Amino acid sequence: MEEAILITILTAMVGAFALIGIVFSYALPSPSQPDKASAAYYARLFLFFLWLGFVFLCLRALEMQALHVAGCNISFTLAAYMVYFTVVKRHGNQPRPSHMAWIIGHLVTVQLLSVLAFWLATPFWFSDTLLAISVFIPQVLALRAKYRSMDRRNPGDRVLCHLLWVNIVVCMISIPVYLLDAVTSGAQQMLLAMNVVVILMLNVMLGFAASVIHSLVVRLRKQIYQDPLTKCHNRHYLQDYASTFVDTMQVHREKVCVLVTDVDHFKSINDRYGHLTGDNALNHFTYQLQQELRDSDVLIRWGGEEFLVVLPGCTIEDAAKLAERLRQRVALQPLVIDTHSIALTASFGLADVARDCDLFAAIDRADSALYDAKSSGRDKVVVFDPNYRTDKTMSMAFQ
Ligand SMILES: Nc1nc2c(ncn2[C@@H]2O[C@H](COP(=O)(O)OP(=O)(O)OP(=O)(O)O)[C@@H](O)[C@H]2O)c(=O)[nH]1
Repeated sequence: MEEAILITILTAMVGAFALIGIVFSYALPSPSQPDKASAAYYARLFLFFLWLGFVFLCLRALEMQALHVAGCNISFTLAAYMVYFTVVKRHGNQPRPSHMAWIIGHLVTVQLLSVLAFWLATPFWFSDTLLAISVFIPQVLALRAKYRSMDRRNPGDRVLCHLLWVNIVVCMISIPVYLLDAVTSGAQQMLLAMNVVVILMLNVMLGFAASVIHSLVVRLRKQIYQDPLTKCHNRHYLQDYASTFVDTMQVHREKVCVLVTDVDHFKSINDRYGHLTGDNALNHFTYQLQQELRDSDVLIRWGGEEFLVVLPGCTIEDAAKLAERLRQRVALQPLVIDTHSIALTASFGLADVARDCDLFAAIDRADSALYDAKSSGRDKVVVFDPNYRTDKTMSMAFQ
């Protein structure tokens, strides 16, 4: 009678834990790709089957052997396979058909052997060993799938991987405890089983959450700092990263230049060919810039059809040569759409981050040099000259 009460309390506690995990999984952000999104569904099934396996396990202490045998091994094995499916789906993959055939064969074999063991009245160690082998296989498969698809730079993925290892170790430690009869009373066995089940649930759910949340943070960070049209950086990137980076360059007395560029008469492209072609022209323009820039140069969409390039480790003379190459490249590479060839030109304003001005002041200077390039005919590079400059008209025309 006392054991029946204990079992009721423990199954209710494990059930509540599984339920919390299931509710928690609904709060996790769902990936847009349906295959990836279905990973959460398998994680929930894992919690359910683990709880079910625990209920069947407890029935052993109540001398309900037939039910215990019928459900215990198959539920735990199914739970372990749900971890495998969670990992596979998390990466947007499909289990191979050959794997599915193997999984079904495995489940049928486990069930047949369990029933056979009950029928032949084999001792408990036989079904416990069967359970150990049975849950070990899917967990190793899950770990293998994880190692194959994981992004090793993603800490969330690494956490999930480590926690899958912890699960294997916990199973490998706990099963010999049963086999060696280290815990003898039914109550001890149930408490041990509860601890193991709760650790497994926690590990999988925490690992899964870490992986999902980290992917989301990476996606958000990309969206925050990336211009959706041209895929180059946006103003947020400049404010949060580039300015600190330039400060560090200045501390190390490295030269930094800024180049502001703007497509000439862009409004007329929009008006003549439509906004979509205007968008294509912007992509074409950034592509041409990127072809000439180094990996260390930072290309930022400053707004509309205006772009900013931060050029670290570059003297004003080298930056002026680069700007001239960019200007020529843009002018020589028209945008071709169907049979139309749309000629593009751009104007460039250049300034260096000097001792007396920080990055934003330099951008201001480059911007006013750009204004000069525009007002003096466009398709030009103008370098801001701090020695002579008193107003906008005194910028030095590079050409
Ligand atoms: N297609 C498209 N157009 C944009 C985008 N952002 C800004 N524009 C357009 O860019 C045009 C900019 O026009 P203006 O500021 O007059 O400049 P402009 O015609 O290039 O003239 P100048 O700069 O003086 O040579 C406006 O018509 C904006 O609507 C965009 O993302 N896509």
